[in-house]
Amino acid sequence: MVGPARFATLHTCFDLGVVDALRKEPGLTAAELGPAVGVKPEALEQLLRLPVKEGFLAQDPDTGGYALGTLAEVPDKDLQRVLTFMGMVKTGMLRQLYWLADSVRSGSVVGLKELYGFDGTMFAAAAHVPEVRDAWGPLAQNETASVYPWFFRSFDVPAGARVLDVLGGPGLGSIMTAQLKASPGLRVTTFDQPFFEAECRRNFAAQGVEEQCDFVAGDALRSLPGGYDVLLLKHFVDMYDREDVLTILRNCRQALVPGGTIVVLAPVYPEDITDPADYQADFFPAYILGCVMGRGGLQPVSTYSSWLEECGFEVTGVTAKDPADIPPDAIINRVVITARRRD
Ligand SMILES: C[S@@+](CC[C@H](N)C(=O)[O-])C[C@H]1O[C@@H](n2cnc3c(N)ncnc32)[C@H](O)[C@@H]1O
Repeated sequence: MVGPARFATLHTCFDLGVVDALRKEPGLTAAELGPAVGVKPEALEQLLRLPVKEGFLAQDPDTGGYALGTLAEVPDKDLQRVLTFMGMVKTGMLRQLYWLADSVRSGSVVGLKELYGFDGTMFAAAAHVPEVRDAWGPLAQNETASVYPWFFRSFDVPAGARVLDVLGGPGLGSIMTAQLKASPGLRVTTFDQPFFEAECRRNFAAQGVEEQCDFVAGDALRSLPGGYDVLLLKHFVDMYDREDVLTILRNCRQALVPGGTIVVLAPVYPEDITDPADYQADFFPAYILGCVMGRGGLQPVSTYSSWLEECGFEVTGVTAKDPADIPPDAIINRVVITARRRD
């Protein structure tokens, strides 16, 4: 019950500039800090009860002055990462979730319609609505920076292979494949909707990989181009319901040469959903149904594996991130599943 109230209070302390002000000048009382951040001292005292209770801030019992508590120990890059996530939660989740029941009923993101008049997914909204793009873009960049290096270490691409990045958006997956898996004759294709083509080709040229990379437009639910050795499916199998995932996986099988490899990067539920240390069920149902897609959702590895088997693949590996490389604030738990096309 107290989650949203705690979130709003703590985020507001950052929003108002209280944390920055105390970092610059520790020991300020509410009477001094209030005018510095443009807030009535009495209201500020109320807001600061929670961060003092939690130890994020410390209050001197004699002077009443405030200083950073445990927040002083958080490295700036960790704090910025957490604040980026909190910014997305504030802008991209809290208000949309008012319509969660309507979104679940209708299978569409009703919050995006109500707030922005936008009929579509959050990914499409990010291309058209600046507020959505500004909230989600930096988060996506942070996530990509932390995930892609690990992802690309998790599988091999044979020399001279043909690689298809399925639903590859503006081309980053193809660019990184060309750069990190370089070999003579390697060719990488981004497959996505036609409106990504111009941006994608611009990105290839800017990174100097336009010779190795190409773009093909289409609808993955209908068919994919064929003749590939490796297919990358990054961050989207959780965006579809079962039947659509199976359709895409069958299309993927057709797109691969016999013995070819499919590499799936996805967040997953733990096999034991009651695991108290895992937060996927706390976050993703509301996020995906109410804020991003209005449909779809995560599955455990065992379900993705059985779907792959059902669609003509043999699962060859499942890689999880080393726990030592996962920051304590991380919610999302991803795996890489590799599978071979059975002939
Ligand atoms: C979640 S993003 C994919 C993320 C991307 N693979 C990555 O690693 O960052 C969804 C992408 O899927 C594309 N998309 C959604 N449905 C599609 C379909 N039926 N056919 C082709 N592309 C589709 C969207 O245009 C968007 O670029």
